[in-house]
Amino acid sequence: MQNMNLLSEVRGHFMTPLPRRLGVALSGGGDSMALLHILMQCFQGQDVEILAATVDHGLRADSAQEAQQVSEMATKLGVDHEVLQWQGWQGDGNLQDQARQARYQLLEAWASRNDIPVLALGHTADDQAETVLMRLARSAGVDGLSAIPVRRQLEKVTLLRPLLAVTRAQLRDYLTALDQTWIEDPSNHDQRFERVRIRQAMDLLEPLGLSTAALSTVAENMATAREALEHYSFISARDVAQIVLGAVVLDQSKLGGLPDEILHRVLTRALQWVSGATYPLRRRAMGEALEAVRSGSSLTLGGCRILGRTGRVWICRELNAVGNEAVQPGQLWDNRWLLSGGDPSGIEVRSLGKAGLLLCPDWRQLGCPGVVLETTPALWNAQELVAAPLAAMGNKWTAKTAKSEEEFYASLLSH
Ligand SMILES: Nc1ncnc2c1ncn2[C@@H]1O[C@H](COP(=O)(O)OP(=O)(O)OP(=O)(O)O)[C@@H](O)[C@H]1O
Repeated sequence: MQNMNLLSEVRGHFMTPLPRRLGVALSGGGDSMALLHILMQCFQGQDVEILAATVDHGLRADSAQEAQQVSEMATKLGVDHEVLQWQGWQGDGNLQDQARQARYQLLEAWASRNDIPVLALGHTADDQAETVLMRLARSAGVDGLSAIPVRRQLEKVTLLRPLLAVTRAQLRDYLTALDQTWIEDPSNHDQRFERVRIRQAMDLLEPLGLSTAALSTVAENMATAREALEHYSFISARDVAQIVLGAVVLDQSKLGGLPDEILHRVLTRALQWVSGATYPLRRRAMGEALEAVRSGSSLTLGGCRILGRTGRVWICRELNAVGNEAVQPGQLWDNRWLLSGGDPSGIEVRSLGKAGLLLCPDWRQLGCPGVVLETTPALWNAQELVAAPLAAMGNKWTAKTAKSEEEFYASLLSH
């Protein structure tokens, strides 16, 4: 790709009006250094201030010195730069994964602190192709194979990857022509990492037609297919699902016409909406969930219960998952319920439970299974039940979920 093409490829990812401030996640490696130079060239003389930040994970002896070096390179180019320190490693769990999550959190917080609406990252076509292969190795579906998205909307910041169609080699050539240097990360050659082994395997795959370009195109095709599936899942969810007393309720008579892939998506988001889990359940667990819903049987998984009842499938919280949760009124219970209205003195919010339900005389009039109501929040003064707003015993108290029904439907679309 000629320099001009490289610039127009990157420039094409920016819509008007241009952001007044643009952040660059600068690791100091060839990809993000090239990204910084290209963006500076693209927006030269325009009202776009470019700022950069580097996360120092503090995991290698020379990481602080390296971050300092990156800072100097940016400052030399006249770019305002900040080093963000990560100190959260506890010594257990998956280091790579935690470091990545922390990196994104630190960069997002930096961007929002500095009123930066768009944060550019230096992922390349090679990253994309490697990700597709790694996902293939995990038997991924459409979502997994759509790999790295060009754009992702976070709460206040848009993540943008304008180099996703550009190869690493093109960027190295570009920097070399400018006589600019970058820092080689030694872990790029560390055989312990799957990505490094996959990168090396690309040399064998390329002659078979499994090229970077072909694998990137697969990701693009899958992203298009994913969008279509999300669209129809959203429409289907509106038709077959509703929120009742904090549970997701599916109309069984309408499920027969839904393809597995669509029902799978609706069910995945329903379980996440009820449990508050960030990540969806694994495919195998979801397979069991799908079977339970189709057959109208019951199942406990992921902190939720799936209950088949005549004509309806209820997806509610599992009592064991909330049995020990106790908060003050005004605080979120189970990360999603807010109770208010009555006198809070001496009151604690806990689950209604089996014993509590027996003290609610009118719950049967609600047409909701007792098992669902047992998992809802109630107001207790020591062992005395004061109110159970979701089980027809309000006593001036009301309960509402922090996330609306609309947010459940919207969760079927990626942003
Ligand atoms: N330490 C860092 N500080 C700032 N930005 C970074 C850092 N590491 C990576 N990045 C940004 O992320 C881009 C991709 O780098 P890399 O592939 O190592 O990241 P990754 O987090 O593993 O990617 P992902 O998890 O999104 O696939 C870099 O080009 C750069 O923009």
